[in-house]
Amino acid sequence: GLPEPWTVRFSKSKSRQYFFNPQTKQSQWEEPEETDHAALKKYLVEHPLRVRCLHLLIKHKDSKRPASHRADPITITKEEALEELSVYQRKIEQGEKFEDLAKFRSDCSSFKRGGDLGFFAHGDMQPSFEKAAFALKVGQISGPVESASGVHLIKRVA
Ligand SMILES: N=C(N)NCCC[C@H](NC(=O)[C@@H]1CCC/C1=C\[C@H](COP(=O)(O)O)NC(=O)[C@@H](N)Cc1ccccc1)C(N)=O
Repeated sequence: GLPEPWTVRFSKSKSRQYFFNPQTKQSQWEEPEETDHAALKKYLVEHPLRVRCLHLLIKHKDSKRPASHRADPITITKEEALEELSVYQRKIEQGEKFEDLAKFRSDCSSFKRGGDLGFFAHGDMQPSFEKAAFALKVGQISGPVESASGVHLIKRVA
């Protein structure tokens, strides 16, 4: 939808999209001339600039920071963490609320908000997490996603 070589990016400071021309290094708020508005809108649905997700993190003994707000020390193996995550995956498929399960079990500080990470853009999260999150449609839940933090279930909410 954009005339070459323009690209669309997200400004975190202004919390809005802007247009950048990598050749001229020019950036601007308004769409460049000859932008096909409808095509750009469609493109942005398929390639969101930021997404909002909930996640449920289960850490294991090889996690980069094997500690969390949860009392018991983290001694389970990655295989055991994946096994436990599949139990939560089944509970979600059986209709239990993602937020409730994240509050109960997640090893991430976002557990307080039902696993809500808020909006994030490309580059904010670890690559494996970002890849999985941006591949989800709104409302969709991922399979098990591994990162240096542990193993995650991700639900895209916006
Ligand atoms: N909104 C952002 N930009 N926040 C920075 C995210 C940093 C990013 N984090 C991750 O990629 C993983 C995936 C999701 C959570 C997460 C890891 C850890 C748990 O793992 P650990 O670091 O103990 O190994 N939780 C966090 O970071 C939390 N502050 C996420 C969060 C919590 C409450 C509100 C917003 C975000 C990274 N580059 O490490």
